[in-house]
Amino acid sequence: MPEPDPDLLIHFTDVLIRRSGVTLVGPVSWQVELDEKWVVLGPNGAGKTSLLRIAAAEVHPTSGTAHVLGEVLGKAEVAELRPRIGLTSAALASRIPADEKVSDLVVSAGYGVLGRWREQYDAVDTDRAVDTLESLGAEHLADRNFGTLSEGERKRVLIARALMTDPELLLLDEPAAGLDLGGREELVARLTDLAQDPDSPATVLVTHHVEEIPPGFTHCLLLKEGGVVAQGLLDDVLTSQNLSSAFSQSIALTKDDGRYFARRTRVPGRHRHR
Ligand SMILES: Nc1ncnc2c1ncn2[C@@H]1O[C@H](COP(=O)(O)OP(=O)(O)OP(=O)(O)O)[C@@H](O)[C@H]1O
Repeated sequence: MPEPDPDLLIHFTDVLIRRSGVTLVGPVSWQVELDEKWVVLGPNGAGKTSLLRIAAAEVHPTSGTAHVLGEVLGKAEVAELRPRIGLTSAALASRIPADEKVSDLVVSAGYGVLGRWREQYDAVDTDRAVDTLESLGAEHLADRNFGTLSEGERKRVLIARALMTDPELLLLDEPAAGLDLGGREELVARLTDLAQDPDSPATVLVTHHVEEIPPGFTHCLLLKEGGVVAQGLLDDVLTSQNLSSAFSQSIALTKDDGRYFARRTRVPGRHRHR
């Protein structure tokens, strides 16, 4: 078994998940270092969420070795790892009661629970909750119930909650899913600020869309059908050729002002009026 390297927050060696005889993802070998911001990109069903769930210490690999924050999954106490990881996902969002007050939702993350469970929190915690909400442009939502927020507001509140514990690793599973153009752009702007903050944690963002990659992200892991198409520095991995391979179509990629844009190139002979 490989020795844990203290500079590697995620260190997967030939990690693979199999369910009912079917391989969902893997084998994947992947390393995330302290100051890196990764995008995990790929089509539906490529295995992105499965891989992220290992990084979140939610599932163990069927085979291979997964070190997360220097601990070997399967040996480490998962309960000790979780507070060191900030996670947002649709699964987590679905567990939040509609009448949960936003400020309680954020402050309770520091105690590893969902929702307010103490009558009193320390002033330092409530101040930090306000600060993290503010950093996501969501401080005005503190007294609202979670169920009354728009999708974009929910996403920002959930990221604030994930940051509340000052995590060493931030995992964002499709944070822009379901947002309209304005909501997406607002979120990308907030994530750009976060990525460019030298104190921000190592981050992994899962998405299907290159348009959602915030400037400042450094690396990309491109998946297809559970396997790795390419991984490494963002600009090296994000090429028309690699995207065409991952999405099984001819994709043209452009970059403008630090943002990526992708479209399918027209197949000659198609769309012609007879
Ligand atoms: N518990 C399970 N049992 C069987 N198959 C599963 C299970 N969980 C996921 N899968 C399958 O594994 C594959 C990878 O799923 P995963 O959710 O990791 O992909 P994804 O890249 O995140 O997809 P999407 O972009 O659609 O969210 C899919 O084909 C999915 O149907």
